[in-house]
Amino acid sequence: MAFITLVRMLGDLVGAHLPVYQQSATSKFFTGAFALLVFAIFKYPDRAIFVRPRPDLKGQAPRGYPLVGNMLEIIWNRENQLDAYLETHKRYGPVFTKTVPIMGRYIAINTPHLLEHILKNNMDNYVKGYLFSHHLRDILGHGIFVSDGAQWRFHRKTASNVFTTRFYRSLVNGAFKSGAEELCRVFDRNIARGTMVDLQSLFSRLTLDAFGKLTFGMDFQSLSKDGPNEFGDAFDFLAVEFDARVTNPFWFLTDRLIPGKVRRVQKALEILDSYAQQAITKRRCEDRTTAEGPRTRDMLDFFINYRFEDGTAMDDEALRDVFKNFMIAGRDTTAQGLTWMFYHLMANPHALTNLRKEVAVVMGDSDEFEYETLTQRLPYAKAVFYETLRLYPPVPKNGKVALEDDILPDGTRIDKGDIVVFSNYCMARSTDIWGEDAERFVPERWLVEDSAALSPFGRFRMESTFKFPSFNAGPRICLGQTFATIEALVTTIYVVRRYDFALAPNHPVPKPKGSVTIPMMEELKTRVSHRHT
Ligand code: HEM
Repeated sequence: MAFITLVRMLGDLVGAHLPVYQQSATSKFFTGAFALLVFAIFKYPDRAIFVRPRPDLKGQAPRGYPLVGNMLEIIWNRENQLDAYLETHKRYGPVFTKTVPIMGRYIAINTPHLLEHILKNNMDNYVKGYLFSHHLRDILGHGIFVSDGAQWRFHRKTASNVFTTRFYRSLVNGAFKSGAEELCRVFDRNIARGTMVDLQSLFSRLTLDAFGKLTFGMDFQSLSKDGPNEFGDAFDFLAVEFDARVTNPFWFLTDRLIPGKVRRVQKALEILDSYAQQAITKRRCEDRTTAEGPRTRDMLDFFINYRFEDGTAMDDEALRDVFKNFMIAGRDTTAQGLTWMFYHLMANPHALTNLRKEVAVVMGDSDEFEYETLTQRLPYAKAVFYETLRLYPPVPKNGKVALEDDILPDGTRIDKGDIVVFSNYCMARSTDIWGEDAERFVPERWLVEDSAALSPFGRFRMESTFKFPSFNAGPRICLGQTFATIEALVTTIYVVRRYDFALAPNHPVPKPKGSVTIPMMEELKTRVSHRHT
């Protein structure tokens, strides 16, 4: 109302100078709107509408346009967003700013000590807030990824019950090894047929099957079945959709302009919900006792049995949110970590030779995996995985909303409502952070000499999580870091002992696709063959 009154007043003001025959209500309205537009263009010449100027950040801001700020360039570069982000970072330094209508001001901070401030020292001031709830509420509901405060603490505490050393010990020779065996059967079938495989798709199926089984008791059998994978495809579609929303502030309007788009999103959500509901309904009437005694409690058990202070339990809708949030967390991330790792092993044969050598020295011929061996005695194998996650972090960018004004340790001012973003993909390529060889794949950077170590490659030295935030850092650090690490190592060790891998002839250097995670733009077409030692 106030806006229309303002437009009318401006119309009256400008219209007073027009001849009487031009002074109809409509023409006054349009004249007023035009005057308002001209005024707004002068008021917001280089930034998004309603965003306050920041002359103090002048040298750290790529050129913005009147009213829309940097929105067009962000949408334009969506498919290539990580490299575009990197370019901006190289040109304007580790701290830069952009503005976007509706979302407001973004401030990028790609340095470890600033990240420590946001993710740990003053974390209560930096929340997921509307940045996540506005875009993702219909997809992720009130799950861990979109919650803050008490709701986040509840999810975190309940889920933490699952991730115990006992649980990991049961996985290494259980679900993870049987997943690797199933993968070998797929390789054998393709070798027999003389066909190549897409490792990206196979790893997505592998991690979906393992994660479904271990956390919600669902057996997707997506690896053993050829053909489309309804659940996985719906998931992949929504992951790209998340990202489109984060980069396009008008998604709720543009989605309605693309024929069938809203329906497609709805359909994908229905698929996810129906799988989640099946798992919940089955579990509610299931007896945990099996022929071998009580089944180990999984994540769904912990959430179903949780009682709030008033004695009530979670309803099915809340449980479906848990399912979707954990599926997002556990499936794509590890699958993409494995995909980029195998690409690097094929592109760097010396790394594969070293990995095989280490496995032979530490494990001999044994196919029995031990949790301690995987986490402590195979530093080279772990270094290959972590170096991959450094260069191609499965969550390559992230952001938080400032609840109150703040000053960062380098003196940068943050205003209430600003969105503070960081990209570990960019941090990994910063020579200030990682040295001259920052952009190269060098597993050795994670290793230190240790004469007491079993491995010929010494000992693994973990970096500060603020320098290497691939698993996030601070109190919201990834809950599945160990789970992902041992799943990746069991899979890799099991298959590289048995097979050789070669990229398809003329395979392009893979590029990341625009998504919330970091899938490859194209398939990872690979020829697999039996290894003759
Ligand atoms: C290589 C594999 C993985 C990587 C790189 C990774 C990375 C991350 C990152 C960057 C976050 C922070 C996301 C945010 O701020 O919204 C996160 C959170 C989380 N991850 Fe992972 N993740 C991986 C695998 C897993 C797996 C396998 C699980 C479950 C078994 C898992 C469970 C979670 C959960 C529950 C959170 C939310 C933590 C919280 O907000 O307190 N992740 N992960």
